[in-house]
Amino acid sequence: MPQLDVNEHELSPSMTETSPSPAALPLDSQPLIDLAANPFTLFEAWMKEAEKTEVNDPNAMVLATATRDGRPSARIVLLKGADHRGFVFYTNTHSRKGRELEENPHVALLFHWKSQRRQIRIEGAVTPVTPEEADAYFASRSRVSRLGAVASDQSRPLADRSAFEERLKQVEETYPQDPIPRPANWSGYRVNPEYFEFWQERRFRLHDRAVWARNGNDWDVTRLYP
Ligand SMILES: Cc1cc2nc3c(=O)[nH]c(=O)nc-3n(C[C@H](O)[C@H](O)[C@H](O)COP(=O)(O)O)c2cc1C
Ligand SMILES: Cc1ncc(COP(=O)(O)O)c(C=O)c1O
Repeated sequence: MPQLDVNEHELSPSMTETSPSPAALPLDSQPLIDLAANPFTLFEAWMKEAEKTEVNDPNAMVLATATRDGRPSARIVLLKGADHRGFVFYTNTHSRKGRELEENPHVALLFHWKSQRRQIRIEGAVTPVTPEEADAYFASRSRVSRLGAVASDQSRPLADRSAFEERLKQVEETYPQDPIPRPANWSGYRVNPEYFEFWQERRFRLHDRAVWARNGNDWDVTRLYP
């Protein structure tokens, strides 16, 4: 497909006035998104590039959940596994997100990599990871993170920070040595994607967007207007 050659000199002053700063302009060197790509492979490729350039947490993603009646809420979680089965994160299942997922398994994920000027949107429903997977991931976390997961009633009101610190101390005394058992309410969810949208910034907001929407065992692939 031929690329649109946007020549600044052909644009009206009103368009160039609102154009991004020069620092934001190495933008049309990117090829257009390859619609023949497999969305999981493309995700992996973009993540690898983000890992090289993000200041921290390239695996941070917005997780949007909603109540049964569709009231949304969003927060960041870390992606801890990605393959053809889906996208995995770990959390306290009694947290606000956990309670919403219990009512409504449909979620949206959003990656935004400023350094790459890219975003990826993913939508689908969650299923719990297996207890074995959750055990293995829990065991890989640092000791204090594991103690914290036991001590924290995530998203519940905390009257006083010292109450949490006291609990943490008690948990530490209960488990002076490893292993620390994974709490029954700390586990992972796998988002099985029904929809991917890859977005690449281009100059003058003439971005490139490509969608993979699941259709049975296949994907319907389309470009979107920016
Ligand atoms: C960079 C970053 C990564 C985070 N990763 C996680 C995570 O993987 N799991 C988690 O439960 N909370 C994570 N949090 C905290 C959540 O954003 C949130 O505060 C917490 O899960 C409670 O959300 P909830 O009340 O909506 O359930 C992270 C926060 C940030 C800023
Ligand atoms: C409360 C909480 N749980 C889980 C995580 C996931 O990361 P990790 O397992 O690497 O601690 C984070 C990361 O910030 C977090 O804040």
